[in-house]
Amino acid sequence: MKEKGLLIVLSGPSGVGKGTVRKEIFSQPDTAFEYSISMTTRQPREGEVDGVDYFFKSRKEFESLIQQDKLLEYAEFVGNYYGTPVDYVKETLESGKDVFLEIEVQGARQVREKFPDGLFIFLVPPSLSELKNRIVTRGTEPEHVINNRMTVAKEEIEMMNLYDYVVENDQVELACDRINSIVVAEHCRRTRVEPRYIKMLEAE
Ligand SMILES: Nc1nc2c(ncn2[C@@H]2O[C@H](COP(=O)(O)OP(=O)(O)O)[C@@H](O)[C@H]2O)c(=O)[nH]1
Ligand SMILES: Nc1ncnc2c1ncn2[C@@H]1O[C@H](COP(=O)(O)OP(=O)(O)O)[C@@H](O)[C@H]1O
Repeated sequence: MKEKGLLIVLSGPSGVGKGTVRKEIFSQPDTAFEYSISMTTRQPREGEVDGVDYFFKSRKEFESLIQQDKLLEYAEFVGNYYGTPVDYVKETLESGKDVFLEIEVQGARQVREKFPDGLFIFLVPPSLSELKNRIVTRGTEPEHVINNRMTVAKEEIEMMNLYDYVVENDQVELACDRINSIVVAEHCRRTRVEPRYIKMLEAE
């Protein structure tokens, strides 16, 4: 019987670099896990594409998905809903592939209840001032939203002990290497063969 995939959850305060690190990991040819695209009621930022960055929904549509039990978890974060489509995650894990979620802490807690075997990683900034600097430099949010996100960030960082691993994002490449190493180690710990190795065997 095929082994189920590993559910990998990455959280961290707004502006720490989750999206940057995730995009870098998924641009590496060796990456064998699948990214679960979230649903959100937030307005798309410039350059964001529906179905690529998020599935952008109205509040009414999102609430209907909640009613229909279509979300593995969901949370309200600084005035908008965010949630993970349940079918995609379950089907992909069943097919033996690892799934990568990038979600905030309230959602991660719900996932932990449903998937206690998941791998939970928390990304931290080198300092709070550097966090603020990154979110300001990104330039995607007005000042009052940045201030709200900074308040939430402090609360989120206090939750990092609920995670299996805390990874510092000082440099993007180093943070990616750390995350990849943790995933490989987790596969070895569970005495599961790394997806990279299976791919190689299948290719021969
Ligand atoms: N609970 C939950 N949080 C999510 C989901 N998708 C994204 N988030 C989190 O929602 C927060 C806000 O996301 P976003 O508005 O894109 O801002 P950014 O992470 O600062 O770029 C971040 O912490 C995301 O990781 C999801 O499906 N569920
Ligand atoms: N290691 C890093 N060093 C310096 N800047 C970074 C680093 N990682 C990300 N950034 C920058 O910080 C800002 C926030 O990153 P982003 O990936 O959008 O964060 P998040 O998804 O956690 O909100 C972006 O402008 C990004 O280019």
